[in-house]
Amino acid sequence: MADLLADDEIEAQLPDEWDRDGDEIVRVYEFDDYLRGVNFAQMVGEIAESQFHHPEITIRYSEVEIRLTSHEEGGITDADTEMAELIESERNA
Ligand SMILES: C[C@H](O)[C@H](O)[C@H]1CNC2=NC(N)=NC(=O)C2=N1
Repeated sequence: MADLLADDEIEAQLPDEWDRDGDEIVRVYEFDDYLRGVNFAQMVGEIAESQFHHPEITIRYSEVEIRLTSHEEGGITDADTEMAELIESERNA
């Protein structure tokens, strides 16, 4: 089990464009085309499976919201911030 991050650690490790919302970290990605958002969600799902760490993914008409928390630990851990970094890397690839 990973350790819960302290507030200052979360702030330090949170990638740009991501926000903290209680026990979750969140980012909304905007898309011009619905199916591009769907494809992005698929890519996030593949990363989640590779990391065995699964976000909440909400697909809307022109945006996709990603929410991450560590359910077993009951808050935000390195697994969440590392997953956010991986998503950012893939998004910007
Ligand atoms: C049994 C438990 O669901 C698994 O160990 C994994 C699966 N994916 C997970 N994803 C997230 N976000 N948090 C978890 O605690 C978690 N646990």
